[in-house]
Amino acid sequence: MKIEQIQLVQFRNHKNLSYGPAEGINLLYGPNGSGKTSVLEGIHYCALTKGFVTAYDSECLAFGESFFLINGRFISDALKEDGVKVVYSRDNGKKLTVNGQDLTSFSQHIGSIPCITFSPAEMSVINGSPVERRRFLDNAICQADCRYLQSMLNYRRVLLQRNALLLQLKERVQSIEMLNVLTEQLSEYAADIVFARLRFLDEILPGLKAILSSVSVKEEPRITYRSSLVPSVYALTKEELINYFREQYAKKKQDEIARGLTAGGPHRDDIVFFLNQHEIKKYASQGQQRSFLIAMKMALYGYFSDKLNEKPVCLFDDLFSELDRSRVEVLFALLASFGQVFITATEKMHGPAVTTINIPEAI
Ligand SMILES: Nc1ncnc2c1ncn2[C@@H]1O[C@H](COP(=O)(O)OP(=O)(O)OP(=O)(O)O)[C@@H](O)[C@H]1O
Repeated sequence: MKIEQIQLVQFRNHKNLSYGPAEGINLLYGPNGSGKTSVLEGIHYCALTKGFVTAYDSECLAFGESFFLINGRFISDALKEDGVKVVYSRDNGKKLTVNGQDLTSFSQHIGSIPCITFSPAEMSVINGSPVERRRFLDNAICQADCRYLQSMLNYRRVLLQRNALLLQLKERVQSIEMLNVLTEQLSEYAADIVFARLRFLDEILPGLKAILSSVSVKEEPRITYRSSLVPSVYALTKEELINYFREQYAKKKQDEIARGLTAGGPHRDDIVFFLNQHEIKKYASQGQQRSFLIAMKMALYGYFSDKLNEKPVCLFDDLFSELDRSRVEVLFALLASFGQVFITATEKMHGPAVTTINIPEAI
């Protein structure tokens, strides 16, 4: 995937920026607040219809303006051209147009422009709450597998229905039969999600090991999956997983009704990262944690390339801060073999296959 051109109009601090990125590594440099991250954010909107730094569309609307517009021209590895336009206004919400066609369901577009991000705020994947780690898993798998996105949407819908029903049962205003139907559906979607997450972790591990060893991390990485309901999810078939969920929900039925809430499931699960036998969140240094997350993000590159037959776009915000010089050099060398990579930095830096662009001058 290659971005030929990106235009940002009234998007954060950019009034009207047009930029034609180079192949390989694009190093966007400039002082703090010049708008480097905003360029990455704009590209991310074209790929995933939302930001990766800002939580709400309205936060990206330039102060005092009524709408923002992002225009992107992308060429896939199969030489298919995609024109993506995102327009947002407070009054009319967000509109996504791909190749001149308005898309009513944004989920249709997910995966068309595979994209990997890194930002210092994403360190919460390592040291934050389980919700951050689930978001990491789900964002990655959704881009590579549209069936996973559908399972997630189905699971969320049934979970909401089931929680509402459990509350009604608690207040004795509903019969139990409907609960059995929803439990059956929830067990199937839950098994789909957990199964896909386990496969994903399995598939990125070799890439993660290779990248960590090239940045001189000698310890062996490991990622374990902690299910909130099933004691051990490993080595189970999908059918066995469904059965486990059925059994667990049956066991906890009375408790669920008393609390008016589903007992657990993939929406409560977590993953744990280790170097050798030591949990990273508890024992690794800041630099080691950062290297681990960067390596995981870089391992996604191989994962997406294999699954989608398409080189993902990498949006790496402030990638090199806190890393020593030798790690920076190794990362530059590794990234030189990637497709299009965008890195922000406050200083101009040089490396193989690097094109530098000064963001204040580009405005
Ligand atoms: N909605 C908005 N309207 C106008 N300006 C905004 C908006 N949101 C953020 N900004 C400003 O845009 C500027 C650029 O932010 P951005 O995060 O892109 O900078 P940066 O170059 O990545 O900075 P740093 O090197 O500090 O990470 C900041 O000064 C920020 O305050």
